[in-house]
This record gives sequence, structure tokens and C-alpha cells, in this order.
Amino acid sequence: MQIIKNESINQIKARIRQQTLKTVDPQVENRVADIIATVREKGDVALKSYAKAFDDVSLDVLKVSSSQINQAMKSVDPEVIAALEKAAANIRSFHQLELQTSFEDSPRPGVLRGTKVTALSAVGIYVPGGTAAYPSSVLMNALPAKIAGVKNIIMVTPPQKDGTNPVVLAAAKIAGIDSIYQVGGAQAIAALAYGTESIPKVDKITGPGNAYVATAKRAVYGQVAIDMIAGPSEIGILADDSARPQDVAADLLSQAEHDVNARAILITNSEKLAQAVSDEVDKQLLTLPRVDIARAAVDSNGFIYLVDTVDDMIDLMNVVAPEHLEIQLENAYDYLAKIQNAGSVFLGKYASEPLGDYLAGPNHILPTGGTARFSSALGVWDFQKRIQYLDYSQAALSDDASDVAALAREEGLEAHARAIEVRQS
Ligand SMILES: NC(=O)c1ccc[n+]([C@@H]2O[C@H](COP(=O)([O-])OP(=O)(O)OC[C@H]3O[C@@H](n4cnc5c(N)ncnc54)[C@H](O)[C@@H]3O)[C@@H](O)[C@H]2O)c1
Ligand SMILES: N[C@H](CO)Cc1c[nH]c[nH+]1
Ligand SMILES: [Zn+2]
Repeated sequence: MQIIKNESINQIKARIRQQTLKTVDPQVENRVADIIATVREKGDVALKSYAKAFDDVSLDVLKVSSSQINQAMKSVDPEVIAALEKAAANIRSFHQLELQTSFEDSPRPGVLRGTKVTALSAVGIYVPGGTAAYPSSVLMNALPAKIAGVKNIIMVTPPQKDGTNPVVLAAAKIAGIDSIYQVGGAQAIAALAYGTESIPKVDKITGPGNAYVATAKRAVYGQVAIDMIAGPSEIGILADDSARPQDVAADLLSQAEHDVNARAILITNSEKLAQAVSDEVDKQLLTLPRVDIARAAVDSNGFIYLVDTVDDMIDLMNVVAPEHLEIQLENAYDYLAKIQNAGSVFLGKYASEPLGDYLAGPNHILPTGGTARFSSALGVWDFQKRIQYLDYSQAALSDDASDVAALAREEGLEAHARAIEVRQS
């Protein structure tokens, strides 16, 4: 990892902003625009042809049958099923707390105001599956949608040579999802946004994916809703001399191994830790099965920033706005109040990031590329919407009529004023 030292805070901020811009690639944008246009024009034919081109899989049918799902459930190691069940229970209990409920008030006699919360009707959940299968992303996507009460959940995941990964199908079964299509990448997002002969069009698309998936979600926004830009994984770590280099390096690599475009950033006030972590990363890399992916990520997006104070460290990390933020400082909880921008925060030396990826309960579908400045973790709220309503009595309308009419005429909107006044006669 590159160690950046002897630079001013402003110089480092400029560097970080420059690196964040790199997460939007114009070449990927053009490729994705082309894929979306082709899926809109050719539907299932385009999906099957992209499955062959990008995933090297020839498909007759896109939908996974219920017998395949049931068979998968039986074929998976019971220990893995038990771990999935435990994760599902934790994710459910955490997300249950996010459920928004309807409310109403009556500010005075004759006036009733309210907000009715409903579930979205149809959502598409993207489960990544290019370089690895992600059963955990099935649970993270589907369980909040279920808690919200979404009736129609369509899951898409890239096709695999030997059929969809059985653990992914088992996770779908545990989450209660039975509408699963073998389609990935930008073409899957296009199919969910516009519909094809096999795949129904949805109201919102959620879920993580690589740069093609994230760029496609950005491109179809407006035609459908999206949850956020949840692209290649990122980790930012704030650590001082009290942290163990081997822990910090292991956690940096845990996200680097996701994608060649993953980002791994350490900000520290300790030169000793900076050097030790850099050495540890080089050492631990060599023993990872996904060494090529992790090395590419670390070489292009792995940085260690050395600054003077903990306040500077936090200030810079708020500019990075990482998907995951670990605080490996003494009394980590005390720093939480100063964190403005991060997808999810892991406090102290034992809250290692993969706990959140799999089991603890908070969601692992999180904003990347600096979008944690304005986006949040996937939650039940993403699958709910709100309808406001109003009820007035004749007397209450009379009380308010002249004020509404005055404001309407001030805006030059005479028909508005008359709609109120016609009820006075
Ligand atoms: N931010 C989050 O919340 C979060 C959570 C989990 C995973 N992730 C990220 O999800 C991603 C998973 O990536 P993945 O690649 O393994 O699976 P993926 O499902 O995201 O992407 C695979 C698909 O990408 C498309 N593709 C690949 N190369 C292409 C090319 N050259 N042109 C056009 N399309 C192409 C193919 O259709 C392929 O099926 C990683 O980046 C990981 O970091 C992010
Ligand atoms: N770290 C990923 C989010 O960036 C989530 C994940 C799934 N499996 C393992 N990790
Ligand atoms: Zn991960």
C-alpha cells in the first residue's frame, strides 16, 4: 500500500477527492448505456446473448425452477444452513426496529392530517455473482423487503456454468423468495427497470454489484427507484499505536479481495503502525486464494495516510466517506459522535468488518464511492413509501378559506382560489 506522508491536510483532501472521482468511469458508462438500450430493444434474446458473452453460460430459460430451489436446500451442508438461519434471525431482529408506521393528528376540530405507510408493490433485488457467489446478499436484500411487506420480490443473479449456486438458492428459500432469474450485470438492471418477456418490470431495484451494476442502477434511476450506489467494496480504518498491525491488515484485505476496484484506506497518526500495516498487507496477501484481485485493489486503491492528530484523521475520513469505517482507537465509541460520513461503523478492535458482512444484523448493502455523504445502509425504509392525507369539515374549510385564496392569488393562481371559494356558496 502506498504510504502518503508529509502532506498538508488540504493536499490529502484534494487527493482523496480525486480518487473518489475515479470511481465513475466514462468507458463503463458508455458500455452500460449500450447494454441498457439493447435489452430494451431485444428483451430476453439480449439477456441470453449477454449471458453467453459475459458469463460464458448458454441459457434456455432464465427462471430458476422451484424444484431447483428445493433440491439446493437439501444439498447444502447443514452447518452452512444453520449459519444462514442464525444470520437471518439477527438481520430480522435488527431490521424489525426500522419499520416505519402510519401516523395522524388533528391540530383542531374538523381537521385530520395523516401519513399512511405502505410497502412497495414490486422490487427487484440484485445478488452479485460474478467472481464470487453472495448468499449473504440474498438475506441482506430480501429480509428488509419482507419485513416491509413487499408482496412481489424478484431476485436476479448472474448465471453460473453449473447452475445457480446452491447456497444462494438456500438463502433465497430461507428468506422466502421464489422468483429467481439467472441474469447479472447491467443487463439484469435493465431487465428489472424496463421488463422483458420473462422478467417483470419493478418499482425499485436494490442491491450491490460491481461497477457495471452500480453504473446501470444510476442510469435507470427515474424509470425506477434505486436504493443507492452500492458498488465495489470499501474499507476505511482509523487506527493509532494501540492497534495490532495484523488485525488492521487483515481487515483492509477483507474488502480488497472483493474486487479489483475495491478501496482500502488506513488513516493513522503512527508512522510505526503505517509501515507495519504496509508490510503485513504484503505478507498476508500472498496467502489469499484471491491474491490477484486483492493485489490489484491494494495497488490501485490502497492508501495509508499519515497525519499528526486524531482530529485530522477523523476530518479526512469524513471526506473519504467510506462504505465501512473501522475505528481501532482506544475508547472507539467516544469518536462515533464525530463521524459524519460512513455507510456503517465498526467500533473497537473486536468489531471486525466481516461480522457485519455476514452475521451481526446491520445491513451489508451500503453506499460506496463517497455517496455515504448522502446515502444510508439498505433498510426496511427502502421498501416502504408514505402517502399523506387530509380531511376537512365544512367549518374548518371556512376558517382557512380566505388565507388559502389570498396565497393563491399572490401566486397568480386564480383557479386555486376559486376551488376553495366555490365551497363557501
Ligand atoms: N457496496 C455494497 O454494499 C456491496 C456488497 C456486496 C458486494 N459488493 C460488491 O459487489 C461486487 C460483486 O462483483 P462481481 O463482479 O463478483 O459480481 P456482479 O454480479 O456484481 O457482476 C458480475 C456481472 O458483471 C458483468 N460484467 C463483468 N465484466 C463485464 C464487462 N467487461 N462488460 C460488461 N459487463 C460485465 C457480467 O454481466 C457479470 O455477470 C464487488 O464489487 C463487491 O465489492 C458491494
Ligand atoms: N463487504 C461486502 C459489502 O461491501 C459484503 C459482503 C458479502 N460477502 C462478504 N462481504
Ligand atoms: Zn465483504
